[in-house]
Amino acid sequence: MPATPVTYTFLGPEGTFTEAALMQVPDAAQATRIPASNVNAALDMVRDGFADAAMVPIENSVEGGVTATLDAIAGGQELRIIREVLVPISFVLVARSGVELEDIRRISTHGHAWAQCRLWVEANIPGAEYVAGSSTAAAAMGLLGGDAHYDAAICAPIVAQEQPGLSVLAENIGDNPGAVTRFILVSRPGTLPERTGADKTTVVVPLPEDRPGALMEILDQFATRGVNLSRIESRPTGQYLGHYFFSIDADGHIADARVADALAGLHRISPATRFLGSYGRADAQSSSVAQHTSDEAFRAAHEWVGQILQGNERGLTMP
Ligand SMILES: O=C(O)C(=O)Cc1ccccc1
Repeated sequence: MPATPVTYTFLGPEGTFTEAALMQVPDAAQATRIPASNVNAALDMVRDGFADAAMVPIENSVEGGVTATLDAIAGGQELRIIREVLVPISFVLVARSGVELEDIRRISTHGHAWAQCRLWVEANIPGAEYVAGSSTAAAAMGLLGGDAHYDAAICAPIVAQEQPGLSVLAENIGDNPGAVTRFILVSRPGTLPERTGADKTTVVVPLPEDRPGALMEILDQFATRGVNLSRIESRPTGQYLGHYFFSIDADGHIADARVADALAGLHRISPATRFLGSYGRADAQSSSVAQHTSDEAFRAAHEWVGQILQGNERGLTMP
């Protein structure tokens, strides 16, 4: 990615939570921003060179991983995560002006928004049917088209504020008031973001087949090097039943010796392991590092082995 990206794309249209995440990126307000209709379209714009970076949702504190994103970055032309952004989420229920709560039978929104408002809907609009939407804002804007096959949408408060044709029927309808969604900024492979000391590394590890204990071996690469994991999810590769990959977030940067060593171990176990990036943590919280897994401990250990091998070359070993 160029030092100053000129074009960003994001899961649109305007008014999505993903756009709110993009606006947290310092230069986004001045840059060209192109809404994409789904996560795959956004990532393909980056792969094909039509955008320098894409903002997409990856994980929610209530609903877990955004599978569309996990799957899209695990395969295809390689991409790199260069930044993460956290956005606190609050939902409103909107309808065309004049529509009342008791008129509502069908509600559209993004799948993750629906999952986070399910209890509120059950309690307040029992029996309401869900109509899948590509995003919260797309669902809300669809109400204004006239031919919507649903009566209301769940979206961010900003959408209703900017659309006079929509009225808010209920606010703060999320079942978990503290819900936070994590978004990632994805670019083509290039220079890695610098180590900050509070970093995260994301990898995709296909599970080797017919190898008892393979998952244990994968986890062991991190455990023995004192690398903490903050997310691990299994996803089917889609090739055939029972074939899975693991999507993993680990604390630290590939420039940290313990992380580099763990990744090298993963590559030995599963050579198709994909490195998806090392980038600064949004909360800037660094994790503690035990002395024996510090960069200095790795350097000293390599030097020790090196000295033994050098001595051997000079014929200094015992017969
Ligand atoms: O649809 C949106 O507005 C998005 O940005 C995706 C999403 C949906 C629900 C919670 C967080 C992100």
